[in-house]
Amino acid sequence: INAWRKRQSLAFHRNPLRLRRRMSQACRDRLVRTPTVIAMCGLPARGKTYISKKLARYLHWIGIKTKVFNVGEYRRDVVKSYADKDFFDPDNAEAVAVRNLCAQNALEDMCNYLADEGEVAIFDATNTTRERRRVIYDYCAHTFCFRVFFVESICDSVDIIDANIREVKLKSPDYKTVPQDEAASDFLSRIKQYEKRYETIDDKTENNYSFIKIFNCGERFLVHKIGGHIQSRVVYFLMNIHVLPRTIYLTRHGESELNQQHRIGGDPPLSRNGKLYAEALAEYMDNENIPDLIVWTSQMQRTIETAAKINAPKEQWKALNEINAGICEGLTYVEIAERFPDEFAARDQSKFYYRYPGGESYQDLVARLEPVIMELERAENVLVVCHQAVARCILSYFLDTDAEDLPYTKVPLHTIIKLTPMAYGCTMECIPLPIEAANTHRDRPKNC
Ligand SMILES: O=c1[nH]cnc2c1c(-c1ccc(Br)cc1)cn2-c1ccccc1
Ligand SMILES: O=P(O)(O)OC[C@H]1O[C@](O)(CO)[C@@H](O)[C@@H]1O
Repeated sequence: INAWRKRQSLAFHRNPLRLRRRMSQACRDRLVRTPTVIAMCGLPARGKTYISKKLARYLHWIGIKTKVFNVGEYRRDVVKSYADKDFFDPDNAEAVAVRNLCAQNALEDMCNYLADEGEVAIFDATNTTRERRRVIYDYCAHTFCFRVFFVESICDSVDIIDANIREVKLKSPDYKTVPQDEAASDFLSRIKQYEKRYETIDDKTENNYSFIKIFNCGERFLVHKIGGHIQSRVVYFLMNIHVLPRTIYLTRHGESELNQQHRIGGDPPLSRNGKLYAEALAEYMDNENIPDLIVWTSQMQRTIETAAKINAPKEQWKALNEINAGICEGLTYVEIAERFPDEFAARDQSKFYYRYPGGESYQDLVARLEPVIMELERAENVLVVCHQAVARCILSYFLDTDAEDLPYTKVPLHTIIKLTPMAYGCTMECIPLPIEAANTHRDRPKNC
């Protein structure tokens, strides 16, 4: 980075006018982690918004400030009521002007976000012409010196496009007062309007760009000139997701003997009630009759014991072990407050970032759980039997919870959480089983 800084300062002094014009204030101030613009490309109903939202949720979860800018939402702000597909006719000069204005507004808001605080911005638009992509590249890379990474989704599977239109497009505000079949045909003709002018990213004439072309929901990829750490994480993530319908079950272990004593940590066995929960859980999962279910546990005996009776293959993950409370392991919260009052107060001040002496923070937990989340994205039907802090982190990935609120999420014992990925997010159903258990939840104190 020092060599880069030296080169920048040399170039700056050698030809201040040229560089000064190019290197906006944002760039000068942010010499370390250059912000990245991820610009989506592709015809309507190719999953651009799906990718944008999912990618933003993943980057936000690993701690990267990310925001999606959807041009369709800007257009709906300007054009209050959507007329019909003619609005997207490339020969409709007035509509073209409105659409370009909306795209420009979104582009400016996006670059201001990155200039102020953001690390990654996702530009969710069709960007289906070479000219449009050049405008984006010149504005973001030359004026703001941000990295630009194009993500094009190419899909000619009628079934998937049809599923996309049914699941998300017909629910869009554009069609809220239109009968479904009329909306579907209007949308299909909207796609045809775009097809007239569609220019796929051309790795000959646009070979200076960094981009990834995704074919048919990730069946095939073409990756070109990855630039930087963020882009390689994005490519890795996109190569691990899928749209196959499946269910993820999440539960804590049954009540343990230390839970009964309100003590944290340790590697205790299940209490009598905890054993009853293990049996009830096995029965519940049998009744769910899930094809090819696999069960993941931590390497602590309370989760292994909880899963033992379930009729499915088991896998143990050290990464699923409970947060390490360091010097506070085995204590009650009352004892911690008595013996380590400063530590206890500090934890409540910033529970996500606070690290126990000799132990971990929630931020450490998210980092050690990233491979579990990546494997969960690849997997199909999984039951994860884990712990209170671990479950909060996993749940926050699916529900896009902020770091501030994550450590206070309620995840009671003896409760099965059923997560079903839907169009742009996932639904959550909580099923408490009727077996007594200690309450291990500590609310955020009033004054924090
Ligand atoms: O390539 C598509 N073409 C049409 N639709 C699509 C996709 C993808 C998609 C794209 C890339 C990757 Br890596 C994974 C999935 C998701 N979807 C989608 C389907 C239904 C509802 C919402 C989104
Ligand atoms: O972050 P919190 O609210 O202290 O919860 C995490 C604690 O929950 C437990 O899993 C059960 O009390 C402990 O082992 C762990 O330290």
